[in-house]
Formats: sequence, structure tokens, C-alpha cells
Amino acid sequence: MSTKLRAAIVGSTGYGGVELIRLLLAHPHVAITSVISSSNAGASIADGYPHLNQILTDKLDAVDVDLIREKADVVFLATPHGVSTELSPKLVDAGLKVIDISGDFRLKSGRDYEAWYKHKAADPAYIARAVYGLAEVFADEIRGAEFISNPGCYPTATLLGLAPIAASGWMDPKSVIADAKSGVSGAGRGLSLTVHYSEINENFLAYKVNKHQHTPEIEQTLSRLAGEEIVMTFTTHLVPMTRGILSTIYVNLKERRSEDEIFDLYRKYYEGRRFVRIRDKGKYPATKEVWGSNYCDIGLSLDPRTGRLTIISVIDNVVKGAAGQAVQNLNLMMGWDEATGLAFTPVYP
Ligand SMILES: NC(=O)C1=CN([C@@H]2O[C@H](COP(=O)(O)OP(=O)(O)OC[C@H]3O[C@@H](n4cnc5c(N)ncnc54)[C@H](OP(=O)(O)O)[C@@H]3O)[C@@H](O)[C@H]2O)C=CC1
Ligand SMILES: CC(=O)N[C@@H](CCC(=O)OP(=O)(O)O)C(=O)O
Repeated sequence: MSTKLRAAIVGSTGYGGVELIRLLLAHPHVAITSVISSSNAGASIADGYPHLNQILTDKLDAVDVDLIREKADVVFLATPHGVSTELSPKLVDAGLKVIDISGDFRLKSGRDYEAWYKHKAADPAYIARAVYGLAEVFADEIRGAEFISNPGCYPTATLLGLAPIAASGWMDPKSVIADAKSGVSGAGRGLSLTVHYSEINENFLAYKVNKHQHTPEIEQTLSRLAGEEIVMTFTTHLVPMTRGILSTIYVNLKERRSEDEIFDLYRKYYEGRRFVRIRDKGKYPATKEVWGSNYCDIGLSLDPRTGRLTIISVIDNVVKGAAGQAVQNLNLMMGWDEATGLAFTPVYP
């Protein structure tokens, strides 16, 4: 009998799920024991993803809580919004560790969830139990947790860029603007007109302006870190690349600070956290430099003319923005080194 932790993946046939498969196959303490599909049970996972041939060809299981309980110790949900709302409480009650990659348990206010996601909110008792898994910021709460709500892709890039300055008390709380751009895999594997090749190729567009569902998630965490309510402007864009998010963030400071003070603040905040890399002065990260990896790279510039801080933060949306951070959270939950199974170099070029 295996001594490895047994993992099930609901939504294994989507981009988040298949990235979890790639990462968990390389994890020394985890064995994938169930890949789950709501629409294609009985088929091999490799039928839809031929890159898995001779690597993982398991048959897909149906979504069945009793079966998951029998086959797994931890379950990842990489499902569309609204699925985890119903499923996660049953899995938690069955005694499983649960890591939800969807947005269903991120917002502590069910009313906000219904307003921004247009779905019925989950049971407030389970929302209260879900620990928000922004790994570098809330590691102490994640260690030993049983139910993790994994942050969204844009919030991961944007919040890691903002956390040190938000927590410092130096930031003007009314001044936050983030302008974020994502590759197309952020929209999942499902087909739609927006992600059609001839619509997105050689194109660049803003979408969900002032309506993006990640806005209240970023505001909720910023407000918590700053100790006062933060309302922000957040604009998302789609760029014709497969993976990657770059968030350009602007904040005003309450008082003039030197650039050295800002660099010291960021370096101290992330000291010992290997997946956040602060670039040297005058250097700014690009999405390719974190491609396929769990890194979040951050560049900083304080404009001496305006006193305004510009922060550039990049991640791979399917790794640090989803599956990689989920595995990092599992590592923290289990008391393993947070980099277990994740200590690989970005793919370049
Ligand atoms: N792509 C990304 O970069 C990121 C995605 N996320 C979030 O992760 C979740 C998954 O995203 P992503 O992988 O991109 O999406 P995909 O559309 O690629 O995959 C979602 C999967 O969910 C399964 N599914 C659909 N309906 C149900 C259901 N009722 N019950 C169980 N499973 C169902 C589908 O597979 P089947 O029909 O086989 O069941 C499908 O493959 C979403 O909530 C997304 O917002 C979060 C961060 C980043
Ligand atoms: C490019 C693209 O379409 N991205 C998606 C991100 C979806 C996502 O990751 O959803 P949750 O984090 O809320 O689960 C979007 O903007 O809605």
C-alpha cells in the first residue's frame, strides 16, 4: 500500500485540472488516485489530452462523493463557478482535505459573491471555514487548514504586488489602480467567440471593465492588510498569448518615501519566500520569465516627480495563478516544505 497522500481532481479535463496532473505527477509525496469528469466518465484522461499518453491514462471517474472518499485523502476542485458551492461542503463533511481553485469560497460576503459572480452563494458556515490560500501572505493560516479557497489568477499577481505596501500603512487607500493582462488559457478550455483564433490573434482588448469578478476579491484582501476599506479601479485585458499575467499597479503614498525604503520594505516582507522574486532597481519582469513556473516576479519604480509607486507583477496564470499555488497550499497544509514538487525553473524561451 502506498504511503503517499492520495489525490483526486474534480474538473481534471480542464486547463487547471490538467496542470494539477502535471504538477502532482512530479510531487514526491502525492499519488493521483482519481481523475474526475462530470461529462465523460469511463473515457481515458489521455483521450482528450494526448500529451499524457504513456504517462497517465487512467479512466475518468464520475463525480461521486462516496467514491472520492474511498479513493482519496485530498481533493482539488478545478470546476466552473457554482459547482464547488454545492460539492465542497459535502467533501469537507466527508473528512477530506479540500482545495478549491474556483471562486466559490473566496468572498467572505455571500451578497458580494452573488452580485459579482451571478450565482447563488455557498452556505455561510462553509464560507467562514474556507481559508484564503494566498500562500506568501497567509501561510500561518494555511498550515494545518482542511479547506482552502485558492486565490484567482489576477488577484494572485495583483495582491502579491500590493501586499507589502498595503500592509505598511504608507499607501493612500483611495489611490489603487491595477491594469492587468492575461493570456487566453485564463479563460479555460471551453470554446467561445472571444478566444476564437481569428478574434484574438493580433488583437488586444479590455473586458469586464469595472465589472470583473476579481475586483471584490482583491479589495477584500487589501482592506484586511491595510486595516481600512480599500476600493480600487481594476481593468482586465486579453492578450494573444497562451499563458501569463502581467499586472501593472499604481498607488500614491501618504508621504514621500525614497525608492530605497520601498525596496527594503518589499525585500523584508518576502524574505525567505522563494517564489516571490523582487527585481533589482530599474529591472522589470516579463511573463516569459516565469512561464511554466510557480514564481511571481515583481518590479518596482517610485517616480520622483509624482511620488507615485508603479509595481509590475508577473505570474503564469495556470501555475502560480491556479494549480501551482494549490500545490504550494497543500504543502503548507501538510507541513511539507512549500516548494515540494514545485522547485523547477521557468521554461525559456
Ligand atoms: N485557467 C486559469 O488560468 C485559471 C482558472 N481558475 C478557475 O479554475 C476553475 C477551472 O478553470 P479552467 O480549468 O480554466 O476551466 P476549464 O473550462 O478548462 O475546465 C473546467 C472543467 O470543469 C469540469 N466541469 C464542468 N461542469 C462540471 C460540473 N458540473 N461538475 C464537475 N465538473 C465540471 C469540466 O470537465 P468535465 O465536463 O469533464 O467534467 C471542465 O473540464 C474555474 O473556476 C476558473 O475560474 C482559477 C485561476 C486560473
Ligand atoms: C482570460 C480570462 O478570461 N480570464 C478569466 C479568469 C477566470 C478565472 O480565473 O476565474 P476565477 O479566478 O474567478 O476562478 C476571467 O477574466 O474571467
